[in-house]
Amino acid sequence: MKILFVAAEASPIAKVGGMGDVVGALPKVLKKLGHDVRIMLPYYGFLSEKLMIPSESVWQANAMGHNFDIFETKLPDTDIPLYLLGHVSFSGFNIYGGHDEHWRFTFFANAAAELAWNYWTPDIVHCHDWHTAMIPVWMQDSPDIKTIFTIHNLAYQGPSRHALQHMTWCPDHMQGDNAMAAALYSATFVNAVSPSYAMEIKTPEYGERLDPVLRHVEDKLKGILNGIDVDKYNPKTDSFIEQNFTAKSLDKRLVNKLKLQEDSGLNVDQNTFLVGMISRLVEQKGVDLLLQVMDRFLGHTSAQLLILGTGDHFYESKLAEFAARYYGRVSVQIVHNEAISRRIYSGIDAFLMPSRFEPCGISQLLAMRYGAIPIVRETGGLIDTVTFFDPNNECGTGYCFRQYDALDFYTCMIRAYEGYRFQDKWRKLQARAMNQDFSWNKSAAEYIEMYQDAIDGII
Ligand SMILES: Nc1ncnc2c1ncn2[C@@H]1O[C@H](COP(=O)(O)OP(=O)(O)O[C@H]2O[C@H](CO)[C@@H](O)[C@H](O)[C@H]2O)[C@@H](O)[C@H]1O
Repeated sequence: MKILFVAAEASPIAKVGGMGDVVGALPKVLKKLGHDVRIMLPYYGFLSEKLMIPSESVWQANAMGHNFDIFETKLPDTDIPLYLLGHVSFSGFNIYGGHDEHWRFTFFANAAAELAWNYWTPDIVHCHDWHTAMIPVWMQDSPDIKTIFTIHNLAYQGPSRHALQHMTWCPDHMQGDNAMAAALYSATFVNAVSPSYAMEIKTPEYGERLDPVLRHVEDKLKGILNGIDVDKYNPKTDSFIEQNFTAKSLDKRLVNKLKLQEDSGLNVDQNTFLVGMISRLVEQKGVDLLLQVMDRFLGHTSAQLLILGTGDHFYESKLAEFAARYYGRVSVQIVHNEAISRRIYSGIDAFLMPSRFEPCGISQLLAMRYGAIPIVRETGGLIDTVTFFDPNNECGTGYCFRQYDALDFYTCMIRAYEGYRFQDKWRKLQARAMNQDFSWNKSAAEYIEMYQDAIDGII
């Protein structure tokens, strides 16, 4: 099969969050299985520092009245062709934001459609989030090209229909009030990144006002769980971390904890329960719940908290205040840094993810892979990936709470804090979490089946 991935992010060259992980990992697995997979991204201003990109473009065309260039290179350490859309609107150093964001990505989607029609024609265009949402609308006029629209973040829906009509060409058959809604109607298949979230988004509570549309298209709506790149994220071989280890040599992991405490300005103490969070600091991730319980948790325990994230200024500054107040016990790093994130996963005891909603979540998978026990709210993909730890029957992989409520979260954190005192059981819990299979193998097979059904017209 010929598959074109179109997205705003792809790890390791352009990543803000989990969508980058998916677009950087899934194509590699599909390629190994024999498919011709290619990726298209905008040519961001920062990419020339991260990649070898030929100065000559391979193709030029026009979309929305603007000329653009296509540069071709490879996704690092792979054989996967990477097409970069060269246009001045993407020459900045940020992936998202800016006054022209809607225009910029609508232009990107338009250019991707031109590429699929006139330069490299795939069987499937696999579109990710609102930035690519108009592609399925336009591809309805090309019955030989099928489209998959993957929802990573339903909250951001792109430009309204009215704005789209001013910016670009909206065919008469276009349905929906904005770009995301239009993609849900037009794509051959739509998928959410976990089975539980695929169910939840059909309800008003989680549907971000698109639940009526999602119920309308439910026959073609699937839930396919994200995986992680288990070669890249492997505590046995990861060169970013201080000490490599496996589920069988968990003793060695302590070196990472002590080094992490030292590097983060925390009191160095192997017995202290060290809890971490690595996240975009936005409402989705439950940062407000954390802010509500921090004083109580730090007051009633001897635990330490380590937070790595960027996002809303309000959350950043509130967390920084805590770091100043609890010097030596709370460390907050407001940066986006892959190397630091891996050192944190490999050294913390437990990982916080009290999300308000969670389409799948990659972070809790990485945490488990590196032996950090997840403390999660039972929502979306967190339900599908973290199982309730039962110390009596020695099963389960993490600590879970259901209600989006500070007291429930606090109680769950205390349960983990108490659980940590029983080191034998904790070690077994860590080994169980590390031994879960979070590779892409199973989910890649599900994607291939969906692509094939799209081609065969089976819904
Ligand atoms: N400051 C920082 N420095 C370094 N790394 C950082 C970082 N902040 C976050 N990260 C990394 O970014 C990724 C976050 O991925 P998640 O899937 O957990 O959430 P996100 O909401 O971004 O993704 C959305 O898309 C994905 C993919 O489908 C869904 O899993 C998820 O539920 C959905 O919300 C992880 O790899 C994490 O380590």
